[in-house]
Amino acid sequence: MLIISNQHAGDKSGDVLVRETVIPLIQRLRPSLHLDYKQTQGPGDAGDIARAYVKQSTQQDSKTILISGGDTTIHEVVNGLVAHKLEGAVSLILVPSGTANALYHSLFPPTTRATFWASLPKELQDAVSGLPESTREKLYSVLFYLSESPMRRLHSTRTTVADADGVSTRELTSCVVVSSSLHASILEIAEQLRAEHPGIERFKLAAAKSITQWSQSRLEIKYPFAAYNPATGTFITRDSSPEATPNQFESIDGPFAYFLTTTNVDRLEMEFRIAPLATSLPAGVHSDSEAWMELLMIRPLRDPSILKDAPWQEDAAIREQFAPKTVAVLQGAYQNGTHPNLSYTASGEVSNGSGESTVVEYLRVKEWKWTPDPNSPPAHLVCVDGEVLFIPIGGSVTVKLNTEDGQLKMNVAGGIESD
Ligand SMILES: Nc1ncnc2c1ncn2[C@@H]1O[C@H](COP(=O)(O)OP(=O)(O)OP(=O)(O)O)[C@@H](O)[C@H]1O
Repeated sequence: MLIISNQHAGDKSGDVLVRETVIPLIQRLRPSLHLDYKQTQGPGDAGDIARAYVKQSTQQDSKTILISGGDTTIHEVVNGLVAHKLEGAVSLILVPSGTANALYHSLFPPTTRATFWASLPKELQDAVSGLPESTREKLYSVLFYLSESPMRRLHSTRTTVADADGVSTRELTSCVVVSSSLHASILEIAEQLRAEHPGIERFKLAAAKSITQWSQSRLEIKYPFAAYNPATGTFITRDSSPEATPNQFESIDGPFAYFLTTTNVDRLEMEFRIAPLATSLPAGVHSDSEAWMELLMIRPLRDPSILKDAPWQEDAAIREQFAPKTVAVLQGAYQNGTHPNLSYTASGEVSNGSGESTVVEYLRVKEWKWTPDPNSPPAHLVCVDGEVLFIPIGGSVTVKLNTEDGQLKMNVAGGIESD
């Protein structure tokens, strides 16, 4: 087993946890297993370490990589392997040493932890029962692996950034989130706050700085996709365009106050459950053909109190007036994901009732394209699993769910259904 430890992730306590707790635990319970422990030396190193390990493994070797870090460290490992077509039959074990740890907390959400603990063999419970609760809750993926529970297939997406001539400038695989607009701005600003604020509070500080930014962009979503209807509590599939001439894509106009898609996760932090339907109304995550990206967007011009031709670019007061409605959605995510049901009253108040139009549009999609307006700087930011990219002026970004032959063929130790 390869152990990759990012000593720089989160509050920087992960490496001690790995050396003093994780390695002794695995050695005690699997004495014959060879452990190859490596610390990352800088950004991107996790991918190089993983690549060297898989390259020197034989086809018969079981390739297991324990990652101690956050989502960017996982992202680096996945992309380091994909870039050299080495990702086949690799299993990942996660130790959540990062700040947000979206994938880990989605695999082991707080509501399922008691059930998971109860399902563990007594030998494993005894092995960690002397540890503090705060340490034990970082060991669930390790315990999942040691209990030989069936691993979960990791779904993935392919992000391609293209310039004004349509030429690809960057390609990345992602397993957690691809976003633009507010979420990408938050990630960009939060990175600048890392030294001063090592914990998740830096995401809230960053949100306060960018909440009034809107992104002007054209979004195209490939058919078929599905849209959530809170009145019926179901997703309604749209197979083709309503126009007489069938289009492959539905075109959706901005501006956008929020735009994000997720894969494999229902939350981006332990308590920030932004895509709750991924687990409360699952599409069948265990079947490759049923994999979808969850797409959430807020388009402020759906608010009946904002005129369709409002001069929002010049008039900051319009965006400031709308900001509390975006905040209401983010608060809903912190309340176990109540926001998909928020809607506008006729006068534009946000309510929990069944108003005409929802504040968030919640879709399930397989492919989308985002073409920023050249005059909208925030629309040019794209966050791919925490890495922030810039779309060249006149360019676009396309994100496709990998299916069939394009599948990652990587597994992860975890996956308990949420409520
Ligand atoms: N030795 C190192 N020195 C400095 N930076 C490093 C080192 N090793 C890895 N990194 C970088 O640390 C950054 C943070 O890692 P990671 O994203 O895993 O943690 P995080 O940001 O705290 O958590 P999360 O992504 O879950 O919010 C990554 O950009 C990674 O490239």
